[in-house]
Amino acid sequence: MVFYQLFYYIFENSIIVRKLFITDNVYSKLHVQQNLWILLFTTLGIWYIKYLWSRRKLYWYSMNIPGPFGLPLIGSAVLFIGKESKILSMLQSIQQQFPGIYKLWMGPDLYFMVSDPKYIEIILNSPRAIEKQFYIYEPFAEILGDGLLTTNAKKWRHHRKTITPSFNQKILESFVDVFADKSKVFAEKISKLVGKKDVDWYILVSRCTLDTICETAMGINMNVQEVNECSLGECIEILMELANIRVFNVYYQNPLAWKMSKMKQEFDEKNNHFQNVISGIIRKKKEEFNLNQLRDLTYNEDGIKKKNLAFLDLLLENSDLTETELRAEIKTFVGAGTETSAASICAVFTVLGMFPDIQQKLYEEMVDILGLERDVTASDLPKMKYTERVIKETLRLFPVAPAFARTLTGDINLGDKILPSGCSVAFVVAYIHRNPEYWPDPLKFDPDRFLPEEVAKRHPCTYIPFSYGPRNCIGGRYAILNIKTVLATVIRQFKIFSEYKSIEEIELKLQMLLRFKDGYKVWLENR
Ligand code: HEM
Repeated sequence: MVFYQLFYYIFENSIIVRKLFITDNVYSKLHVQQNLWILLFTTLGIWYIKYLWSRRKLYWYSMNIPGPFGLPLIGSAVLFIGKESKILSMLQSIQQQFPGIYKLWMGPDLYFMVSDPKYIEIILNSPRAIEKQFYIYEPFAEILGDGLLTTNAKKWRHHRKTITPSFNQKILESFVDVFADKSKVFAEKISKLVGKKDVDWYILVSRCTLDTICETAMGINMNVQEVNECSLGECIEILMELANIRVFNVYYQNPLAWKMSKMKQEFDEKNNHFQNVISGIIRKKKEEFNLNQLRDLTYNEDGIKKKNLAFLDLLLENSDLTETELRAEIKTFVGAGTETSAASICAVFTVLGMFPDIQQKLYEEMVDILGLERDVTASDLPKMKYTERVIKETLRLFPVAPAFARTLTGDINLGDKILPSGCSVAFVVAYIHRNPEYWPDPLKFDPDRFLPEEVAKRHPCTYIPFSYGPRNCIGGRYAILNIKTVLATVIRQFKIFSEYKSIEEIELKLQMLLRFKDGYKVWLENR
């Protein structure tokens, strides 16, 4: 209100000057110019004061929370410019200076970087911390659509409620046959690579996880492990890589620079292909569903299930999602499930290769449960206790989703401080999982940290590979079952080796997914 009154006052003044201009030409011309400048600066000044005032809570509440040096306007972004490849180590060293929580101004955006588990629990359980951080997730939203991972809080609540029943234990167990079939194809593929050291494990494993997720999400056997040219797999890899560039490269964060780059063309091309593949499958499934063929296929005349239902079938049957919403959710499962599971499996292979005694123990557990030949079934998986501890310890040291962020839609009271509405809160999982305060000798690979009695001693938020609270990973249990099945199939046929000798040696690259900077350095021998 004040702003408009002032603006009106200045405008009125300039009319007076215009009147002067009619009476005394030269004198008035000067005055008109002067007044226009005053008008401009006053307007800008008022706009700026109004802007600062609207953000007063951000400044006020952040005053008591420490943080690194920042320049006016760009804030602490100056610390990261040109050091994109060292973001993780930079964040770790800042976190060591300011344990628990610190603030980071990135241009006009205020971030709180949180590592204290008691704060993490309060924040991630809060309904005010459901909204995602726009700048980080936007490039991924362009690929995955408005699905669970990227959508706004309002839509998310409805979708999560609708989709959660499709991830119940019974349904996940019904997928184990698919996990086992795809793992056998994978084992067959890698049997030709015994002894070879220059293998791109990530590509091979991600083809296996893509095959698995396509069949469990859409009920389609894409057979991507068998075809030499996997356009869908390549497409997803390139899209994720380009999205990472947009998030982490300061230059391409500028939408104009991105739009003018060649990468944008490639992005659009691959994105169209991804959309078309998924749309085609959904349309076909929907037609089948409308013709009631799906029920005929999946149930016999007594109504007994003949074939496992995929997530898409379940959503078609039980949800009110539109075709666009279904497409977004299926793309989200494929996008969020393929590379995360693949990177985790590659990391487990590496640690098994590095620690032969741990590999031997895991192998013995598998042979005890399954013998040497038998296929894995759903009832075998809960018995794999040691294997589960190995997977958990791997995800502690190599959390494939190494950081995530939320934007607060209301103030959150942490007890001794308040985080104001409008700020962003980020969690650098890779650091939290290596904090010596909660993880003694943090770089020691020790699966027994996950024995039930050890877990009971720790705060639950010292370990958050799948995030925490209502907006955690919906596919966490799916991922663990899948990884166990792959391990059961591979480890009984092959011995795994790695050139890495210690965890310290493994340099990490922080992107949306955590990568090993120099690859996995794994090779196999027959048992
Ligand atoms: C080891 C494998 C996996 C890891 C470490 C992992 C980790 C995570 C993390 C940390 C989040 C939260 C991200 C955020 O808040 O921004 C997340 C969200 C999500 N994940 Fe996973 N994930 C894995 C596998 C999967 C799989 C296999 C699926 C699908 C079958 C999946 C589907 C999703 C979805 C849909 C979300 C968004 C959930 C929501 O916002 O409600 N994830 N995941």
